[in-house]
Amino acid sequence: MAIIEVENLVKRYGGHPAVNGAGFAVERGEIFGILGPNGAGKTTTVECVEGLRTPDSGRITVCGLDPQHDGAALRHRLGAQLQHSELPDKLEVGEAMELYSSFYRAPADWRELLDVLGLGAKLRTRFRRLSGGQQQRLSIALALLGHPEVAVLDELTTGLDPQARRDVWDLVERIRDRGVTVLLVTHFMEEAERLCDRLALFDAGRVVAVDTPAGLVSRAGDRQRLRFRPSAPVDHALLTALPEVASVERAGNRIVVTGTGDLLLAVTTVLTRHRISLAELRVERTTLDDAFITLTRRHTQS
Ligand SMILES: Nc1ncnc2c1ncn2[C@@H]1O[C@H](COP(=O)(O)OP(=O)(O)OP(=O)(O)O)[C@@H](O)[C@H]1O
Repeated sequence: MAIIEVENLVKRYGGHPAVNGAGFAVERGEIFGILGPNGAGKTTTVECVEGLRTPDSGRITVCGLDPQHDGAALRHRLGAQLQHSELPDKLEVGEAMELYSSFYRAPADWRELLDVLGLGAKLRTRFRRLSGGQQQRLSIALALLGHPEVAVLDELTTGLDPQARRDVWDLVERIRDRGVTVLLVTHFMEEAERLCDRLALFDAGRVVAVDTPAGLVSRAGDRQRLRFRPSAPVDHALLTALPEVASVERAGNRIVVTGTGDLLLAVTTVLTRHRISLAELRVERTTLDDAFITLTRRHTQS
């Protein structure tokens, strides 16, 4: 059975629907991503899942509980990452862990948690003196204090440098390996691709696709793009006649060919036959970035 179920969720602000019929189901033990353009309704949806907002209609269950009516019970099963602004600058790391531990009946051993998160040496450091990555790790530690079954992480690595971002990703994988289901709101394609088992792609308050990162890429059409500098002028008709080729364009002294199937073999074979070689050849495949744009645009147009 799914650990989080969202069906037909609608949430309006002043008559305007921020979420307009969204639905998805998260299986126990997954890292499930919520991805979508700005204003697509991602944060509003997870705030409804956390019980922080009241939906106008629809049905949500988390660990079999209704976040609206079973809020007290849910607080012991779900851990939400705090936003930076919620922690006072002068609070020391140890004090923050002590304070938040007092909210739970049977909190985790916070010293051990800090060690695991690489913050063991920062007990007496004030929040504002921590680096961005350390602040982020502290907010994750606070989310895990109550031994949650589900951790909700929103904008996990915004503002972090590439190394700190990778460290936080490793951490999220370790959390999942301890059996915690992770619901992750993200803007970063690389993060979604690297971390998420499955993703719900949001657009304009709805879910336009739920799939693995690779599944989303293939739904968008597994296009390839070849870019090369030919050794002699190329008659475009030679290439457009190939069934693998969808389009041929010139970009300065280069040619850009898009298509499907065994595009590279088809193009090199026909050009070699005409004694044309390909220099500075680059092969690009559809990325999650492309899929994001194609799938959200397709939805907007339909
Ligand atoms: N408290 C609020 N009052 C009024 N409108 C709001 C409120 N919170 C969000 N909205 C609006 O609802 C829509 C969805 O916002 P939401 O923050 O859920 O989207 P998001 O997908 O998380 O966006 P982002 O990626 O920019 O964080 C937006 O148009 C936003 O302006």
